[in-house]
Amino acid sequence: GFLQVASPVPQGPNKWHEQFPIAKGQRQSPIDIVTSNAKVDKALSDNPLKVSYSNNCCQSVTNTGASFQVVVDGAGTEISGGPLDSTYKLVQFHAHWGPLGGDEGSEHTVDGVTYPAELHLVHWNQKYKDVGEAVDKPDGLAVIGVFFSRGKEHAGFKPISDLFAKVPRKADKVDISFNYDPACLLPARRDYWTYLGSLTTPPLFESVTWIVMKDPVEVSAEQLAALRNLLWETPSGEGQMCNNYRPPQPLQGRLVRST
Ligand SMILES: NS(=O)(=O)NCC1=CS(=O)(=O)c2ccccc21
Ligand SMILES: [Zn+2]
Repeated sequence: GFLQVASPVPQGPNKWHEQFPIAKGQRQSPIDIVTSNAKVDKALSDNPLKVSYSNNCCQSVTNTGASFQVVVDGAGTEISGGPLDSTYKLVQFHAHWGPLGGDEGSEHTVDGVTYPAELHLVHWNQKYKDVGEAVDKPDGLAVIGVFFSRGKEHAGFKPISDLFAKVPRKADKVDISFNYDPACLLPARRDYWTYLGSLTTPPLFESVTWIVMKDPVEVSAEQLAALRNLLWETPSGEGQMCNNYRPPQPLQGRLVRST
């Protein structure tokens, strides 16, 4: 048979369907949120999204080779209400971003507008025994997306963005020794759009109830630049991690609800 040369560099989003056919599925993420088509659903405000994070839940920051990831011990770190029919526990948060100084980088877009980065707070449904069981179930995950805009420094993000220089290579990991409450990364105004979608990275499971906050949070140009202290494999060897975002996917007739 032909020599199968394993490609050391992961293939980009437009090749994922070859190994993950669900990439062309009916509830893929991210999407472009067309605000005029979003439907205000009173039920979302009647049962407000409840975010109760503890401030000692963050254990470590690691370089996954595709993003930074803050690993969380979900004890006492739960969300419920809004579009969710049960309690979900925070397991990790990470982000996606673009090129240095650019304005693309978010995964979701709003009326075609991109942001320089997007934070994802990943939670799993407590009806399952662990995140591994939840990850491929239609109601398995809930991910809160927060847009980052370029502006003044985000004091709450600084303790995390200062750690990126300590985890330059894949599998590098540093412990978080200080108390940290991830809720500080949420915008003050808690309005959001919500729709049924998927993981935006392989294996692209269609298991995510997306909760995309309407308001961005401001981070400084230096904090966005700190994301590039993370390195990854590129076709020409090791380079700055950037453009680790999947572009918007077909809506396939899905409804986007709004608070
Ligand atoms: N951008 S995203 O948030 O859609 N991706 C998340 C993700 C990618 S994953 O397959 O590592 C995984 C395992 C368990 C829970 C979440 C994930
Ligand atoms: Zn993500």
